[in-house]
Amino acid sequence: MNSSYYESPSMVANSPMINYRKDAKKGIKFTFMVVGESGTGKTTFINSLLNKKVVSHRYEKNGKATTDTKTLAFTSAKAVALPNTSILTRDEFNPETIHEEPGIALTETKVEMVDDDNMKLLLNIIDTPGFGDNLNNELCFVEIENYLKQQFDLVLAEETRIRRNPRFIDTRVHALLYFITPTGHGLREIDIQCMKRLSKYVNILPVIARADSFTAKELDHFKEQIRIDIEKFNVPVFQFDNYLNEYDEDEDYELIQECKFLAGLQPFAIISAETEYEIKDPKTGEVRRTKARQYPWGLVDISDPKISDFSVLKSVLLGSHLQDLKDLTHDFLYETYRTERLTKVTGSKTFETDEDENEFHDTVESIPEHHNQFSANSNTIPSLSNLAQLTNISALNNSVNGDTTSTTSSIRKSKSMLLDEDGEEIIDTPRFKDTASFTSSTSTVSMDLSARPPDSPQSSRTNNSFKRKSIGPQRSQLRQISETVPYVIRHERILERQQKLEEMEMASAKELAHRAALLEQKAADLKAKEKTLMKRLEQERLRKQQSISQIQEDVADREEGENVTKFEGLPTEEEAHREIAHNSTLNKDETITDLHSIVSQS
Ligand SMILES: Nc1nc2c(ncn2[C@@H]2O[C@H](COP(=O)(O)OP(=O)(O)OP(=O)(O)O)[C@@H](O)[C@H]2O)c(=O)[nH]1
Repeated sequence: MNSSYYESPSMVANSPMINYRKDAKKGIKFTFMVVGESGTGKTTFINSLLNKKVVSHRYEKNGKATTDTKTLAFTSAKAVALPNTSILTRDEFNPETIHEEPGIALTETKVEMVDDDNMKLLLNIIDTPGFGDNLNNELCFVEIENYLKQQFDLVLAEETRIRRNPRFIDTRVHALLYFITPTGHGLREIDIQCMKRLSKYVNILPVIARADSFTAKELDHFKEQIRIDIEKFNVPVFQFDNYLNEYDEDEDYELIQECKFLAGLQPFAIISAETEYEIKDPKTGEVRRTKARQYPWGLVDISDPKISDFSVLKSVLLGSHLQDLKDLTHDFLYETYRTERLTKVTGSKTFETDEDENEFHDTVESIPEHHNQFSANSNTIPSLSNLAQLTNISALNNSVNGDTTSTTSSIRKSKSMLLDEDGEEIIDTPRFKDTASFTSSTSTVSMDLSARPPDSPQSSRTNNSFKRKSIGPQRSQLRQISETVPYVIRHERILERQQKLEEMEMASAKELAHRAALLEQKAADLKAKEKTLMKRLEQERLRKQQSISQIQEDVADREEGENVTKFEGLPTEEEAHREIAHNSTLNKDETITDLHSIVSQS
């Protein structure tokens, strides 16, 4: 593993790369999602990353997590959460329901971190238990995709509202860590499908989980296989070296080296652990406490850059690239989504007169070639709706007015107009000096024209030039859009939800009907069984009765027969009496003779 950039774990910990924004008073909000099959080490990674037990393992019955985890959504193939089948309740073995598919849940854990400089980082972690556990994982893709889309829709609806909600909270996901199962054989279909589908809405960072399952050579080979698959199947993962041409070779030398190093390291191969051990440095003899995995043959230090990219990933995610991930989410992924969505909502033709359209196209055609870099560089080409064109023109105006940076750089130098609960900007001011603002002009155009502070020289310049070139004729249309879009989006969402509910209802009804039919069948079977039993009992009873009467008859017959024979051999009453009388009148001589004979014999 290449460790030239991150020479030692301590260097990583104190690296200048961990560069939280000093001007964020309320703390930096950052949302990331972990997706991967069960047992790939997502929970262990989260706990290692935050240095405390924030999430319990699924196999722990009474895990002592320090933070509450909220379930945002749960869906199963049957749409009916049966006892002990749901991914959330499946902790006891139940042979009757164990064959049911577990479905997928989306859970949210909020964690607050404070760095050495007292900077607050408000992390929102979305886990996806159940991913990959179903026979048909389409359900998982749809659920995650819908969630990501919904967060974009919420922002879009908020942006396009005339009166903004000062308490609005941006819940868009800025990064998705995709945990690749350590098979050693490159990406599988589920990995490719998932990453491709979700990359439209979130920055994807592929991660090789449980990297200690490989030898160094095997790991290199696995990484190479994954890179080949990413290229071959055109999987749009986050690119660390995408903007290298924007940097000054001399001035930004370190930054360029860092980006090149990270690009070469991807996909990150991580080892995670939750237990801390004391490890002695063999060279210096210094003892330090670190998270490690204890095996019978020794300790594996997860922050050792020679064997694990854990520290690098931590530093990228919570430090050096945190703002980039946020910017890219807003400026590129969200913008693309927004353009497509608005095109769908408003239709591609909103010009009132042909003159307006001609004027508009004249302006668009004059866009210099380098301006299209945005679409050329992107994986998803933004749709050229008139609204998108309007926004592009504003960026063009910036360049016309002296800003010679390319659109990509103006994207990176963007600033959001979204406000948080306290009226603060939701998207932090980027670390670059803000000159021309692609996004702010976009926001202004598509939404609320009065939202930009009137006294800002930057905004007035953009506004004026924009007005001069294109806004004038379309002002009423834009207002119409800003009035209509939130309602259309809300309406669409209601329809979507309604459809989903109807689908669930239908599935539930089907399932219930199926169960009712089964129960009815069982009841009918039982009744039939009861009937045959009763019949058999009756027959048995009859048979018994018959045999009893037969026996009785036999007994009676026998008794009768016996009586006849008895009486035949027996003397009559008179004879009996006579015999008794005879016996009682035995002669004395007879008795003596007898006694004599006995004595003579002896
Ligand atoms: N060898 C090795 N094992 C790991 C690593 N990370 C986690 N594990 C182990 O893998 C098992 C599963 O880890 P979890 O963190 O619960 O996996 P998960 O992806 O959250 O699983 P679900 O909650 O079921 O989705 C546990 O026994 C961990 O100790 C690693 O880097 N290397």
